[in-house]
Amino acid sequence: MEPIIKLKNVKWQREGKKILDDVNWEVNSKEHWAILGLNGSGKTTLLNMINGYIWPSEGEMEVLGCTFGKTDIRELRKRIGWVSSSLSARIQGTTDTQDVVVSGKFASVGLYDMPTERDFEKAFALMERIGVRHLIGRSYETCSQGEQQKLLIARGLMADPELLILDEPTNGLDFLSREELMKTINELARSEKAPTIILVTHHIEEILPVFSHTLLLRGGEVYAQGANEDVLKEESLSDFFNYPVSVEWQEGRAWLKVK
Ligand SMILES: Nc1ncnc2c1ncn2[C@@H]1O[C@H](COP(=O)(O)OP(=O)(O)OP(=O)(O)O)[C@@H](O)[C@H]1O
Repeated sequence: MEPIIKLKNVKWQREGKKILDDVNWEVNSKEHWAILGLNGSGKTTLLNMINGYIWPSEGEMEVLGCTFGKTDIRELRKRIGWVSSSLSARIQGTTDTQDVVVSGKFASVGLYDMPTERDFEKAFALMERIGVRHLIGRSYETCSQGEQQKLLIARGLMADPELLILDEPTNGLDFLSREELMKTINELARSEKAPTIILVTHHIEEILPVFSHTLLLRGGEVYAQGANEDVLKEESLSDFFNYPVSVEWQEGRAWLKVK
């Protein structure tokens, strides 16, 4: 079976600086991955590349069986759902929640196309699945940040993506809302027809067991990648952060403490 994402010796340079350097990474079907890295480590650059907004300066890249350079990127993008804070910032606050969700079908931020009744039925079903059906009829700006994130995930699922990218979805959430959102993501990831999910996070404890693999990025390079139990280790994480940390495992989740 072909990999969902495959990067071979990928480099990206700007102003003489290597932003991504020699990245080799493979995500296979039925795997959900977390990406972890400090600010400026290249996470957003990598996501922009997967979505075809930027191209490798060197190296080879394949996403959902499409080889970059031989594929229509706009068609590929329709198969990828992307939830990020920059998307949230572009949504007009007065938009009704169901319109936010339905707009995911057209990959547009506002609603410019005419959705059908079936589109709305699908949006309502997704809102139910993600636990925000009670928000139908409300405007986006009146929803809490946690609710807004869930709406964006429902929006991201509207076009039945094969790959769903969640870029720091818990940003700005209090710890209870964060746990609730993580639970929702966990259920989604475990469901039978789940897309492959890539979760970008700054918080190791957000890597729930359903995210079986982690990619550690540092300074644009892959520091480590693989199964969580191999990657999220005290010694390697202390070296990764260049700071002594201890790791405690609880119910399949690694919790980090500074030593
Ligand atoms: N278009 C560009 N031109 C020059 N430098 C860039 C460009 N895009 C990104 N960079 C630089 O590349 C590095 C990686 O940026 P990137 O946004 O990918 O990091 P990140 O891991 O997503 O960080 P954060 O956690 O803060 O979101 C940063 O030093 C950034 O300034």
